[in-house]
Amino acid sequence: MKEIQHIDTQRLVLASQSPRRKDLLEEAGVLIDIIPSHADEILPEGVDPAGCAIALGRLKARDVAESHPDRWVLGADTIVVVDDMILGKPASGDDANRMLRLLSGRAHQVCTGFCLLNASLDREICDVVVTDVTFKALSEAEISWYIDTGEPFDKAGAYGIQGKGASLVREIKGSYTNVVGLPVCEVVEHLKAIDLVEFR
Ligand SMILES: Cc1cn([C@H]2C[C@H](O)[C@@H](COP(=O)(O)OP(=O)(O)OP(=O)(O)O)O2)c(=O)[nH]c1=O
Repeated sequence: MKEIQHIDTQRLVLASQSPRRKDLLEEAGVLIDIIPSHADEILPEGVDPAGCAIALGRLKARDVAESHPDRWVLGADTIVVVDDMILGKPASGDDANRMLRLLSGRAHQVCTGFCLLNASLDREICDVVVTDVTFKALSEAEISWYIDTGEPFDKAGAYGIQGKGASLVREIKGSYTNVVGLPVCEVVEHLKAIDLVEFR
């Protein structure tokens, strides 16, 4: 059977508590150890949204690399951008309602910034992928129903395209896995470039 082979006997360290990132990498055949970052996610000032997503991904990777300097560490951050406004995770039901109203009936961008780093090799590779997502127009009843599912609360922009949130999405242009939390194609390309995995 054709599969991804790990050249290095070391597994990749995923600096994330996100079950989505774990599943996406494991489904792609990438072997990982999970060591979540506890760094405070503070948005840098004067940086565009794509740069913010990279900066937060780098922050998480660096935080975990401090205690695992000999490993390749992957940190990532997903944000939703509408009208140059960055939407992270909603703080409350009202906040989720505000975000979903903002997204209703129009297009927005989902940016996932990620950073692969190995401290002892002094190597750091950062990248960002942007996906355009268009929501259908949402009624107040649909927004309330969706908030009541509980899905919005641990997700940027207050929705999950991989769950019941799929029924809110009219169109997507670009990487689907990027919206779910990690652009698998681009991440695996970088893993190949650093000789951590290859296709055989
Ligand atoms: C837009 C969107 C986001 N998300 C999720 C992906 C991320 O887990 C989350 C954004 O929060 P992040 O801060 O990127 O990640 P996290 O806090 O879940 O995990 P960690 O910081 O430990 O890596 O939103 C979806 O699951 N589906 C979607 O459609």
